[in-house]
Amino acid sequence: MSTLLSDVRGAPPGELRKLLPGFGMSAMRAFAGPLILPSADGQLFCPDALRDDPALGDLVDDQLIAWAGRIGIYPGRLDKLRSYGFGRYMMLAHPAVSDPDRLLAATKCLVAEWAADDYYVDEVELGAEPAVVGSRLARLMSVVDPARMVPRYTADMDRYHRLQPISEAFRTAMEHLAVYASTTQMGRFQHQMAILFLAWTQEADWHVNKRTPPVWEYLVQRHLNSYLPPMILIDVLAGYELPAHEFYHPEVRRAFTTAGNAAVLVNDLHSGPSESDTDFNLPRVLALREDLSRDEAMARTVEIHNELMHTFVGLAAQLSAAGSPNLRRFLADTWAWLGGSRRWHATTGRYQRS
Ligand SMILES: CC(C)=CCC/C(C)=C(\C)COP(=O)(O)OP(=O)(O)O
Repeated sequence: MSTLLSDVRGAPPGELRKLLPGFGMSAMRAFAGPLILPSADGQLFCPDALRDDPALGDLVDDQLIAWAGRIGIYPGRLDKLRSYGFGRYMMLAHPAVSDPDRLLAATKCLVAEWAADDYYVDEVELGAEPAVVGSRLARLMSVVDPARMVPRYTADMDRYHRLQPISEAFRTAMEHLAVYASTTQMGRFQHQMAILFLAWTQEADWHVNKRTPPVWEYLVQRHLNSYLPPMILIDVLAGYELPAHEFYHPEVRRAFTTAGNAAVLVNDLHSGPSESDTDFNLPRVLALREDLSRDEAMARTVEIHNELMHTFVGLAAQLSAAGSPNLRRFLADTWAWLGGSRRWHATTGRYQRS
């Protein structure tokens, strides 16, 4: 805790001061102070949703299911997809956005990612095969960042993608996203997909080679396979743009990736109990690699999550105090996203054990 406090109370790095001229230290301390409260023992340090509008979530989910049916993802499982409430997820995570079409664009991207995770990476009964994950994802990447080649082979490639509902999901989701995202914001999305796909090939290696990674390596994978893919749409959906020099500033990236990593541990806490014994999640890796009981591993996961969240809050306080109005807004929207995500995990049909 003392390191966290000194992180927050210390001066922003000189670099940051140059980038983000603005408030003085006293304003920063006033902002940061009340936020740095330890959470009660064993409890998740995470906000709750700032808004819950079930009718808006339902509307987005209706349109999502119509789209999924048209392109053929989750065949025969649209009822299940509906019960996951991914449209509701985006409604909760973007509380300042009431336009269903913007929420739908983000939901399509989220579901394209989740379909790739379920059908290519995780669910053997749905056709996932660790030995071919790398090839499948590399082919999928040629939709995300369109591969260029000579026309006769382009025709072969297009024929392949037309038969792959997940390719079609990415193509149409990105087309929809492009209505609202700038070129730079689309570039961010492509970059984040490459990172995500890389992480999934790492996970496939663990399956193929029947290897449980050490905790640090699992956390590296969860850093690449974090909640950043949907979170990078925060400003897109809200109708502003955090410029690249702020978005990619190392301190901003540090805060944002820390938030994404904390958020994905909430996923591990909720999804672990419904995952198969061969799936990887932090409680399971901790139990196996550090010889902890299930309860101890869950408690350790909460601790790690909370440490990440305190780090995020400290960094966000520094950046908000010194930063541009857009950066402040982005960090506040990130906090709101985390709360919406937490509420979704606690209520989605995806993680309710039948
Ligand atoms: C699928 C997606 C939105 C990508 C970003 C975050 C991510 C990879 C997940 C939340 C999926 O993780 P996981 O495979 O553990 O999720 P499930 O437990 O299978 O729902």
